[in-house]
Amino acid sequence: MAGRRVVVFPSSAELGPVLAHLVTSRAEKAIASHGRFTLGLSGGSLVSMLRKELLALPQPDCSKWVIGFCDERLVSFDDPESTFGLYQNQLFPKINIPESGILTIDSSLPVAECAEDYACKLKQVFPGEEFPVFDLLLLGMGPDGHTCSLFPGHPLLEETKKIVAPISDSPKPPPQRVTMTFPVVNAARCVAFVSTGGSKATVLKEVLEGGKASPYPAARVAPTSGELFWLIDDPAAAALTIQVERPGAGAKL
Ligand SMILES: O=C1O[C@H](COP(=O)(O)O)[C@@H](O)[C@H](O)[C@H]1O
Repeated sequence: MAGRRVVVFPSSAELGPVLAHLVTSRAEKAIASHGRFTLGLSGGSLVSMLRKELLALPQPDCSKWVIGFCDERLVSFDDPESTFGLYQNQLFPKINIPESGILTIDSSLPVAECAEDYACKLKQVFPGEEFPVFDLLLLGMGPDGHTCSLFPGHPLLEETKKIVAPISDSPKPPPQRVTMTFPVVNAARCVAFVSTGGSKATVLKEVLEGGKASPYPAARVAPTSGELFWLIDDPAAAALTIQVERPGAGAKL
């Protein structure tokens, strides 16, 4: 791992623009180095933050972006729980991401087949790679320490072969989902967690200060050779005692 950076902002108003710059700067770097930018998105609170911040920027050229989902809920795209549905309604058409560059699940399939089908789609986009290497994965963390749809104590945490796994007993609704596995998350060139709000403070302390013994899935994210950022706000950081970065206005990562 290139080293973990824990970066704290007074609120999401200061965090958001730095996140947007991280996305566009990693996009430019990836396109210059290998001709495309592969981005994995999470759902939850990240969706509205990305929409607000990316739409506030001068329009980025997204013609070489390829978007996947770190996890997705097995519901139809018009269901408010669908992560793709939310991004499609709020963001994608507004930044001209080509439809062919958005890798969606087939929500009509049973969950195990849906995961296999999604894994095949990823393999086609990352041919010859045992585990897809995304340029950037944006992750969230629930108040129980889950990330993607990898929940505390679940057998999926031990998955070492599959790149996408089905889950049909998610403790957070909806119960049926598909998720990237840790080997994919930890193969990425850059991973950025975005975690805001006081409801995350206790678990965030355990995740960031609990060491290797931490039972929380988010604590297992440690890219093999990629960068790892934790972008958090003051309420989420309230219980931390580790040294953190507190960038000034206009900071870039
Ligand atoms: O269910 C999910 O939750 C996590 C965390 O969401 P947040 O709203 O607490 O930020 C999210 O990262 C994941 O994609 C989603 O499916």
